[in-house]
Amino acid sequence: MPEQSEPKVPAADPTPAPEGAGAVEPDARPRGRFSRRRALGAAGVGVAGTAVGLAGGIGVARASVEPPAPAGPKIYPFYGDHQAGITTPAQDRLHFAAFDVTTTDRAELVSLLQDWTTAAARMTQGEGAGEYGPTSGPYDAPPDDTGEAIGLPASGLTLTFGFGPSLFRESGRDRFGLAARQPAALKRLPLFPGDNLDESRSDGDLCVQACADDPQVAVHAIRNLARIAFGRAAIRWSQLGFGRTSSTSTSQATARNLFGFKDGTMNLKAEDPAGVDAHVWVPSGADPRAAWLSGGSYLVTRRINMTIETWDRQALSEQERVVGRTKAEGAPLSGGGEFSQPDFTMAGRGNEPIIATDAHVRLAHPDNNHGVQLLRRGYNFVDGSTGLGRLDAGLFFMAYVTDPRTHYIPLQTKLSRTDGLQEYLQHTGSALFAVPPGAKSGEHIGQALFA
Ligand SMILES: C=CC1=C(C)c2cc3[nH]c(cc4nc(cc5[nH]c(cc1n2)c(C)c5CCC(=O)O)C(CCC(=O)O)=C4C)c(C)c3C=C
Ligand SMILES: [Fe+2]
Repeated sequence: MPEQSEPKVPAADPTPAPEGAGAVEPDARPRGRFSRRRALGAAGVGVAGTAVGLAGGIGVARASVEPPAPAGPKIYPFYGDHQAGITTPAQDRLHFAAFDVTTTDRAELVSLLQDWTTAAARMTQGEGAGEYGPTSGPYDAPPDDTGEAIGLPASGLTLTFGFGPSLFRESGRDRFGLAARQPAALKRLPLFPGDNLDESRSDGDLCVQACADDPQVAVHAIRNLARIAFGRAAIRWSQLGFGRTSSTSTSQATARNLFGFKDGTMNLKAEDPAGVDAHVWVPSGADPRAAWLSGGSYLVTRRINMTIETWDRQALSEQERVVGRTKAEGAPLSGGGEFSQPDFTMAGRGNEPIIATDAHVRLAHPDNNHGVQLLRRGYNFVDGSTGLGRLDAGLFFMAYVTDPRTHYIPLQTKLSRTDGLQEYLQHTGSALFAVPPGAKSGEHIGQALFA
């Protein structure tokens, strides 16, 4: 069955009614359970109603643009053949976190994955991270949910988990008895020409991608998973993102990156299952050491700083030349509309190719890369500004691929050497993760790896 991408309307809240305090000691009394869904029973309708109203209000000005996704009660199933958050229509917000595993005990690592699975299954359905919720449970213990999502709907939250190469082997050491099951393709990404990587923004043993239409919901999810991990894993680095730079469904309008260009036009889309099968999922039998990964994928993350101030001083003609598309519509410079195929043979003034030989879309197009396609799922980021008054901003590039050795590494090698866009970019973070298939109810994420 393909990954479930159809959102569903929340079911009636099955949480039992609040328990009475009775004669229990004040410090130990189980307090009334607080359910995010129940809070929404009254408030959720209002939230959704407001969002629709807002979208309608600005509809005239944004006539040709998809209105912002309402942060309504959109819920994606957590369990399934593939993890949610890959072909799921890209939500508007991201909080991505990479973790270092701090325990040396394999059983504790497994228990962490069990606990994360339980909490993720709850939070993606609009429930609190734990069974009591933020304002219930023993009064003398920390709450099992941090509380900042009280009253907020699920907002299309998806949580997608991955394993980095260092989980399997670190400095040659088999940390958790997993080395024999490390996929051959799961190695640290090589250093590409022009990379200026910050180690403290790169790699990691585990990763969690939280995507939602409300930033507070995404941040709440990562915060609670980090809290649950205490003593077993700790955040190594994390990245916030906004304004998805890729559409992953034909139902979505193409968003813009911080260079002001439509980004994601030619992305792989969920409505192309043959393309997704060929380029995203790891087929069974792909790697005899890593049967546990079939139905999963590989996730490449690259924090790419964009020199916004330099870009903003370039003529429109130069900006379009470097990308190979028009800024207004996102159409190839060879003509047609946004979704027209570029004609790389068409000559322009002085018999020069109309789409320059170093234009980004020429170099990245599948026809010029042995048919290779990526499922891009990146986000814009602005992490404040530098001491020189420049924006610390760019694109947090994420791509899901069937094999990084055939799908990302050769393409990035080529782009880093010849892409005209490269002059305006600096890659500052890099990581690769193996993303296991989805869990079935009763299983934990990555269970087959530990079987
Ligand atoms: C290694 C892969 C890629 C990196 C890194 C990358 C960075 C990057 N891209 C843009 C802006 C655009 N990219 C566009 C298309 C496009 N980009 C890649 C790959 C990488 N981009 C591919 C495979 C494609 C599709 C090519 C095609 O099939 O024609 C576009 C055009 C619109 C679109 O199709 O998405 C833009 C614009 C930036 C700003 C950037 C780094 C910050
Ligand atoms: Fe690109």
